[in-house]
Amino acid sequence: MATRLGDDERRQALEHLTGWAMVEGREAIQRRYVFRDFSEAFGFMTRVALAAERMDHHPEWSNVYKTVDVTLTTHEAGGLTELDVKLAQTMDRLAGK
Ligand SMILES: C[C@H](O)[C@H](O)[C@H]1CNC2=NC(N)=NC(=O)C2=N1
Repeated sequence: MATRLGDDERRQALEHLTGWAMVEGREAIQRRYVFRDFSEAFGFMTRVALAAERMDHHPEWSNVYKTVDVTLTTHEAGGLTELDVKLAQTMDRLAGK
């Protein structure tokens, strides 16, 4: 199982993840992606779903039209781990952002 990041590791990881922020009152990170239209948003979600399944690490997310809201945390660890950082980086790459 992945181990929780320490305070310094978490701070450092966040510095490199532009667009991502800590969730209030919860050890999790969040980001909103806004695409051109629904098709772009859902295409992104489909690509992320395949990557997430390969990683065995899954986002909490919702979609309204062209907006995708994402929260990442590691449930088993009760906080943020390297897996959340990796998935965030993968999502940014797949979003082209
Ligand atoms: C059994 C399976 O490996 C676990 O339930 C995995 C699946 N995906 C997961 N995703 C996330 N975000 N956190 C987890 O702890 C987690 N655990």
